[in-house]
Amino acid sequence: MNKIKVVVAGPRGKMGSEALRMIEKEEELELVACIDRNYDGFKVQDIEGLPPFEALVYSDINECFQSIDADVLVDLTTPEVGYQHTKTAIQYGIRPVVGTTGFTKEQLDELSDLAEEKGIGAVIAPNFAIGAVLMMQFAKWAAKYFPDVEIVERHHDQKLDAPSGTAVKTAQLIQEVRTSKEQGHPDEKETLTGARGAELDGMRIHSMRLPGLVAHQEVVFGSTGENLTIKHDSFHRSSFMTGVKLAIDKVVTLDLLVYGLENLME
Ligand SMILES: NC(=O)C1=CN([C@@H]2O[C@H](COP(=O)(O)OP(=O)(O)OC[C@H]3O[C@@H](n4cnc5c(N)ncnc54)[C@H](O)[C@@H]3O)[C@@H](O)[C@H]2O)C=CC1
Ligand SMILES: O=C(O)C1=N[C@H](C(=O)O)C[C@H](O)C1
Repeated sequence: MNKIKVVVAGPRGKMGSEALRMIEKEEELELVACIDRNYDGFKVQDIEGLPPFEALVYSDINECFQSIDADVLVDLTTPEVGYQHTKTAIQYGIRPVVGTTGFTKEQLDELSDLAEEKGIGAVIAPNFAIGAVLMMQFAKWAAKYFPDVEIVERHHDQKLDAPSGTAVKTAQLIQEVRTSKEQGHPDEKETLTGARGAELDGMRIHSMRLPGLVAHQEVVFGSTGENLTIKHDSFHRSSFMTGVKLAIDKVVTLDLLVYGLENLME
């Protein structure tokens, strides 16, 4: 069996370390290297708390891709670093699977164009939890009948980007089926800036950051005499690993960039 050779960027992070534990259990995957700001030249097994892989750690992504033979880069870092890594991977013909959130629309468009130009598969998924993907799809369906909607996302207080990638993706999916409209009273005024949350095409997005949380979202629809709430909770980062594995399996068969795990689920 030919194993899929994987590089993980961000191995010491909350998601990256979970991805290493997933790869350790999957027979069809082989960890060939990691990319980390520190520990250049170390073996993964020499970093405290990480699984016993012999694969080397590189601080320089170019050096990594020039030194090893890899099929897939799994990026779980920070918005700016993740964007640069994704671009570099496509240029080297290594297929990126990107969980990192916070990319702008312009960055996504640029990466998509680059993948198409090079004929390289790529997956960028703001949420790898199957339940979260279903929540977004259910919300898209509901929005056909309930155009008034607000999104409330709650995350741990170490998160860098707000709103979450999932909340933005949910709003974009709803936007595909909902006639654009401003919500709330036409004359409403915020007496405290930000009280009504962020705004995307008239939809409001509210972001909470608290210790103890992992990743949670409610999509709340309002209509005459009724409300519908679609809710998803990730209580542990293992919830994202089924999706990361699915994306790795699928990306090696793709020749363009796919944005959103729903496009890979039958
Ligand atoms: N798509 C999904 O299902 C999920 C996506 N995420 C996203 O994944 C990303 C990572 O999240 P967490 O693991 O919670 O964050 P974290 O802060 O625990 O980990 C980020 C890691 O990136 C590393 N890093 C920063 N700059 C680097 C560089 N230049 N080279 C290599 N590594 C570098 C840091 O050292 C850190 O270990 C975030 O953007 C988050 O929003 C998080 C959970 C689920
Ligand atoms: O930072 C996180 O933790 C998460 N980020 C992703 C997002 O921004 O949507 C996915 C999930 O919500 C966890």
